[in-house]
Amino acid sequence: MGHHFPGGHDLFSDLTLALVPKTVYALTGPSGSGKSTLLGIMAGWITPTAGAVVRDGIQQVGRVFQNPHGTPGRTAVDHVALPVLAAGHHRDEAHDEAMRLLGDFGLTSIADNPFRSLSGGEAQRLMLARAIAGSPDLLLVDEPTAQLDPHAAATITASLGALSREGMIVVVATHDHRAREACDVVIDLAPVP
Ligand SMILES: Nc1ncnc2c1ncn2[C@@H]1O[C@H](COP(=O)(O)OP(=O)(O)OP(=O)(O)O)[C@@H](O)[C@H]1O
Repeated sequence: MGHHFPGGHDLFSDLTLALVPKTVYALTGPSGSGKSTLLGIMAGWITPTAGAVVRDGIQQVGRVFQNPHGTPGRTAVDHVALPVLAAGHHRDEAHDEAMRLLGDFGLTSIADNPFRSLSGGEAQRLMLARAIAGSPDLLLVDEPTAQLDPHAAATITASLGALSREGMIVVVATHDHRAREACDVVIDLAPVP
């Protein structure tokens, strides 16, 4: 599989990957090497210019972007409850599940606060909790530890590991060497010198 944007050079070519459940993949490479593009290809939003992607047993893809996006006036817990409601659960169940996920990410105390009042790191963790609330088979995460202090970053990395052990495929684009070391497999897009 390979990809280039119109008029651009090959971001990658002859890339062959088989992603399997219960594994956390780190996607590394310098800025501009194509990490976000490859996440987009894995999500099915970008069609590679060469080769193909075969998705086997993937019903739901979760994607967490570098910059958190939420609804300013809506509470943190509502952001996480929404995908649970959308999956057909009752309102009370959705709320309980959302509170459980917020707890996993150390966000219980800000559950009822509006999105606009959250710190960058809180908002980033909220985006992870929201993505997981949709029960994805494949979770694609862009720079999850970029805005976090070392303790919070270690918590996120451990959470991603726990999710993968439950059966999820997790792919994390990261520059953080500690996050990279905690992953099972490294996919490096750095050009060979
Ligand atoms: N839609 C697009 N059209 C044209 N070029 C694009 C498009 N999206 C990305 N690019 C270019 O493709 C290259 C790879 O971008 P990408 O965002 O995938 O890199 P990255 O490794 O994620 O970078 P960073 O670490 O800075 O986030 C860049 O040179 C970028 O400018």
